[in-house]
Amino acid sequence: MKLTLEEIARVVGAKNNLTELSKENIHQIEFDSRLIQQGDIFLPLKGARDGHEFIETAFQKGAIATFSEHEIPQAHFLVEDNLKAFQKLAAYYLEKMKVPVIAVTGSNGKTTTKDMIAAVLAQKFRTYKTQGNHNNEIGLPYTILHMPEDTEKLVLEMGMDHFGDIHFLSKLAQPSLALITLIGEAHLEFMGSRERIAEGKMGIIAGLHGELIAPADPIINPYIPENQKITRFGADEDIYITQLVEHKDYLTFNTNFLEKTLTIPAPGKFNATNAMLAAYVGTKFNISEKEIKEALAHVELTRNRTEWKKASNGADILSDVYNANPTAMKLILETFQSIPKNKKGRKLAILADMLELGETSPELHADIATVINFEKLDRLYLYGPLMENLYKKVSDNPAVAYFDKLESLTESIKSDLEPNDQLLVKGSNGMKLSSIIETLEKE
Ligand SMILES: N#Cc1c(NC(=O)c2cc(S(=O)(=O)N3CCOCC3)c(Cl)cc2Cl)sc2c1CCN(Cc1ccc(O)cc1)C2
Repeated sequence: MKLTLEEIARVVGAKNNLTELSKENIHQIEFDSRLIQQGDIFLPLKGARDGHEFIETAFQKGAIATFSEHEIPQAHFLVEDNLKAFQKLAAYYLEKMKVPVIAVTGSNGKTTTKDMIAAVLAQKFRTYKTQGNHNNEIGLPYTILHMPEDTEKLVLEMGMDHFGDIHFLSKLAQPSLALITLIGEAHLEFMGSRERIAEGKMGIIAGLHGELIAPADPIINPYIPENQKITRFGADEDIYITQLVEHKDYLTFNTNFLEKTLTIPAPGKFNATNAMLAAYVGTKFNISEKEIKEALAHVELTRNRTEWKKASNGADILSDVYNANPTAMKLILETFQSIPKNKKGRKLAILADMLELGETSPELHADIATVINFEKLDRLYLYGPLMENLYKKVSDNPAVAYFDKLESLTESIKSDLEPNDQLLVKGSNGMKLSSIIETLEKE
């Protein structure tokens, strides 16, 4: 990436006197030490463990410097707060590279809409987009700092874990165009009320330099500034869908702003709306109807997003198949436990092995015990040889069961899950948990 050690030290205000700093460009900045390559900078973050514990490992893997909040023998940028320094560097880099940002937020569909917008823009521009669920205060700056040097358009997804997150991310990214896909159901976002969710998502205008594209939903109206350029979507609004025809695994639709019929390789009216938004963004960047149609017809959709799904018996399933690392597992478990239960419903969680965590893996699995709250969680299903380390710490609780086979786990959850329950499913892709979700979703 186009950043030198000397430049980084200056931008983040490193407090130590870094004498001989090379003016060579660094390779990348990583917070997961497993990803460190020769020439990288390590960013220790306070996740499930304090990242400072892994500085030595990072240098063994080729890191040439690290951020650090205290003096250490290795080459380091001494700063008050590693994450704040990282975020400041990302904002600087975005400004330096002068890459226009399209920002997307919303309760559902933001990942699909981000993917579709990127596919449309890629017809004309070198486009980079948020990978996986890197949409928060760590993931968004990570995305900015990982964009290829020749990027011409950057499509950033903005997630809201807590009220105010979107405002912060928008100030950091300074988008030239912003979209809100929809304002969801309060209880599944645990934001108190739909008004609160709307106010939080409207934080996206904090750093916005151009147009906002938002749903017709009047709940956002109190948060629209007088002079804000805004396009509303929905029936009889500024932009809308006409002639939607759903087929088994694709659909066609028209819009009030394009002549051609569009096709996307996925059913669901919500996907048509997401595609319409992407088509509209395409017209804002003078991409032809033909190119928009072509891009949407072959868009690759990110499967298995971290979103709520429904079991065939009506239970809510939160499947988070991203980032199988100790921090992500702790974060999603804390979030899941803090969401109010459905009326007359219970909270169940399936936690499976996190793979490739190195020699500290047994302790990292046992560590998850620190965030399990059996006053909130009614059932805990542990699956995989590494999760046996956690099982040994919590097995005296009758709510816990351990499984070493996917089949017996699937049978057990299938017979236990009740219509008003909420189920969390988290673990490495290699544990094939998606097969459990498919089983539960099947009629
Ligand atoms: N704690 C912790 C660890 C990791 N945490 C993270 O990568 C991490 C992930 C997340 S996240 O939740 O996955 N995420 C990041 C991107 O945006 C969306 C949210 C966050 Cl928010 C913060 C951190 Cl610090 S990665 C990792 C550990 C601890 C063990 N590490 C491997 C290792 C094992 C043994 C060694 O000797 C050295 C390294 C890998």
